[in-house]
Amino acid sequence: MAGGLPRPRGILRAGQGSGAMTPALVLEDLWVEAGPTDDPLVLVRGVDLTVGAGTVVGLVGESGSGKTVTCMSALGLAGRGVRITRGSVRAQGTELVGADEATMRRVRGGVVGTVFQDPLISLNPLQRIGDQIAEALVLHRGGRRRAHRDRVISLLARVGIPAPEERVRAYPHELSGGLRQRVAIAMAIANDPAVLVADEPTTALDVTVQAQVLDVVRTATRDEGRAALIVTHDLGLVAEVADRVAVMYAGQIVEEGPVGSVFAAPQHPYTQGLLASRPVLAPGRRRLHAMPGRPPLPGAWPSGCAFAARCSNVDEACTDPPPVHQGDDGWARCWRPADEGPPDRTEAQKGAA
Ligand SMILES: Nc1ncnc2c1ncn2[C@@H]1O[C@H](COP(=O)(O)OP(=O)(O)OP(=O)(O)O)[C@@H](O)[C@H]1O
Repeated sequence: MAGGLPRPRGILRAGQGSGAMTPALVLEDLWVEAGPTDDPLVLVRGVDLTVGAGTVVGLVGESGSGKTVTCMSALGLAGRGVRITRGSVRAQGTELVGADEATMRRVRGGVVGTVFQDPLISLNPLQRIGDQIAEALVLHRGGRRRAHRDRVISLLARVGIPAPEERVRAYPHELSGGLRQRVAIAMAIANDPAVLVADEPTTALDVTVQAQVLDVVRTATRDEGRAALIVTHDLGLVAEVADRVAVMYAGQIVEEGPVGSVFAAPQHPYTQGLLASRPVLAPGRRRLHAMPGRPPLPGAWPSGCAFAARCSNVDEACTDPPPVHQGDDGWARCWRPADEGPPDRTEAQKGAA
């Protein structure tokens, strides 16, 4: 499916935080495909997302909804054959769609730091961790590796690596998973990027270590006033570190808004289902609500609302692409958002145009 879908208004305003600065990261009407160009598989369709300066946005959704493909293609890191076919990605005002490799290298690690689920993706197993962080500094700030030694040690200390003067000489395999992820975060923030993109930064870790690394993520983002886009399945992590949340389903963002209001009063039935299926340790609560059905795969998305087949609130309007229900500081892509009754279809379609 190509072409126009209803889009939220004022995406530059949403998530911009209090300052009137350039947003750290803006994805505007982003479409991503894979496979042969004459028979493409659409993976992401019309994603609009703004990460304001100093704002932390959590990107959530079930497995396969397109969270990773969205972030990786925005940063030019998606695999071969995955391509942006439409839209714009701006990091601190620099356009990345169609940018040359030199610009992408300057932006990645300079303006945007990245943290992946598996720290071994960003770390070279054959090089001491201190040298790797120093190299990231040399690449963006010049000078020799040795000249950055003090900063390397202070970065390791900042992410809570014990005895950083000694650990600086360690190889990645000599560290535990939690310490490796701390090193990956130190490397990602080495050049003081305006925005951090973290894909499931705590998922691969033991539960106790997850909490420690979450603290490091919180320090590197909220506490240091850095913007961040954090991809996660973990709604608890979003509640802990994010200011805003974007909910993704079948290659689209279906709801976006401040964490407090989205969690308290989700507008989209999918967001309601995700929140209801969250494990909560509460007295008397024994069973989890499981959302029926599974998300449709790329290539099998219906022309109307992709969530309709699983939605308990579905009606005949939902066979058409849903309009954007615009709130004061957020939006949902739904014919029947929680705040509204059944749609006046003519009015909604006018609003979607
Ligand atoms: N190179 C590719 N070619 C074809 N399909 C792909 C490619 N990369 C990803 N996909 C498909 O795109 C969809 C979205 O994948 P993605 O990894 O972005 O999902 P996700 O929401 O991040 O899921 P998870 O939470 O499991 O990481 C999936 O159906 C995946 O199989």
